[in-house]
Amino acid sequence: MEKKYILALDQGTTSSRAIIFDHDGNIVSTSQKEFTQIYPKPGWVEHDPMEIWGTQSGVAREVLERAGISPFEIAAIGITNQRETTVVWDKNTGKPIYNAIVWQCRRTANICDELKARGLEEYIRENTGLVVDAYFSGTKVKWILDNVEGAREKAEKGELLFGNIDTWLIWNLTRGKVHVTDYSNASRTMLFNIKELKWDEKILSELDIPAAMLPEVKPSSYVYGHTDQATFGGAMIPIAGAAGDQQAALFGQGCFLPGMAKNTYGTGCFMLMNTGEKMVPSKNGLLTTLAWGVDGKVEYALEGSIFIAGAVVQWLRDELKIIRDAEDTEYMATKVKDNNGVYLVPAFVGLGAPYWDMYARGTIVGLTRGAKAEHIIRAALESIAYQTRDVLEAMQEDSGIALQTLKVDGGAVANNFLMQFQADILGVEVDRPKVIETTALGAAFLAGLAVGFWKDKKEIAAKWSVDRTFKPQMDEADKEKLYKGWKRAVERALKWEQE
Ligand SMILES: Nc1ncnc2c1ncn2[C@@H]1O[C@H](COP(=O)(O)OP(=O)(O)O)[C@@H](O)[C@H]1O
Ligand SMILES: O=P(O)(O)OC[C@H](O)CO
Repeated sequence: MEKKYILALDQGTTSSRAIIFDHDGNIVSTSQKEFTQIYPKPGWVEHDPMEIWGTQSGVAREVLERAGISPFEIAAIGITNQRETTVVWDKNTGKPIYNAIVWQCRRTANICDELKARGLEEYIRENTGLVVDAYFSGTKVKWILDNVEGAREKAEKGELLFGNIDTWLIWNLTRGKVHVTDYSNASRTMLFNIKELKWDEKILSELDIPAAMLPEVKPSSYVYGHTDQATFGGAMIPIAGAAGDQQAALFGQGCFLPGMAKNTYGTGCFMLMNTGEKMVPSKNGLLTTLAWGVDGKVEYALEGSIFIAGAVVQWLRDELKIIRDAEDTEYMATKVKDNNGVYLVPAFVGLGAPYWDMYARGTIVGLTRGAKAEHIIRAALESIAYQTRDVLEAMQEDSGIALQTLKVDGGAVANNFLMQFQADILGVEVDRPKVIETTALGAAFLAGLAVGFWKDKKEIAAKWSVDRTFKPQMDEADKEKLYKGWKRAVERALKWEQE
């Protein structure tokens, strides 16, 4: 059968998605399923790895059936995933020994404090590009080994494996034959030396993590293995691309040259700027990270990670219950003429870039008797745009590049109010592309390149096109007044948990 399509598996924080792309990079069919978020204690977040595999393999089969496409028509599978989320499983049974500890989970804040007290911050920053924070996988692996009965002995005997979600999916797709990750995912573990491109022995020893648990690190565009015959009715499809979702989005947006940047508005919000083969250290609270390994070399990126973006909208819907659907926020926010002095800082799991405060917590300030639900909804959307400005300022400082336009993608960019407010508060044009599923598209591109479905990056870059450009319209003085209010609100949220 002619291989006409690429199947992208996009395993996100709140849902598993499967998307089929054709040769023009157009979406042919999509299937999506939300899965359970587990909050065992305040600040703790877990997922069930079996539910992740179940929903992900389920949507992969469903998308093919729905589109009437045979698995034998799929040239390759590309994987992209929520990053940092940590799974440890038994090599022999293939069963996880604990729930996946999600990137947002704060349970290892004290392990991070210990690392800082032992003076390791500088070493970690220099060699992994990361700040010491509970966000990354390293301390999560240590927590599982320290807290699950018998885990450490088993790990030392070589009976346990660690993986992020890419690794977990590839292991299951190949029925336990392949234990790998790619450079972009490895760079989020806080265990990988991004200068030497190998697992860092010093950090492994400081965290007491046996090297035998770790996956082999491969390029992001590479045939890792083939799907087991049972999963797709006998088809052995090459698994030919893998990248963390934010790096995949950078690739899908065609940001192939140094200085090109994108911002993805999903559960969190992540701005990445390509810095090419140069590792740019941050002085302003950003991360230095591996963008991908493609064409026989690795390239780097600067990243501003915002933990809560679209998730604040889910909170309005699921906890406050003041909206029914995420898309209602656009209409509700425009029912009022401004924020009426209300600011919401969604530090539900601490604050990421550029503050890096594991102990910050959410707050709403500026309430008066006239504050309505609409003001809170508006403040929630505005908080996404303010956090993006915090990160953009740091990015411009670190890179020495003043951005003229920002490419955006992710679920929340459907919100026109948010996009206009974003352009206004940044004073920069915001470009929303026709395909906003850029994460999945990036994974498809990486896989397609590895099997020759697409020739090179030039062919891919030509497929990007803009849907709408939002131009800044706000008066300069209004813009700065609003942003100043945000900075004051953030002050109130910092270090709350410790006090
Ligand atoms: N119209 C909208 N306005 C604001 N937020 C939205 C809108 N549509 C979706 N979202 C938010 O976007 C997020 C979903 O985006 P998605 O890219 O699928 O995220 P993820 O990959 O992190 O699961 C959700 O948090 C949701 O609340
Ligand atoms: O699931 P998303 O799209 O919010 O992405 C999560 C990030 O990869 C976390 O680092």
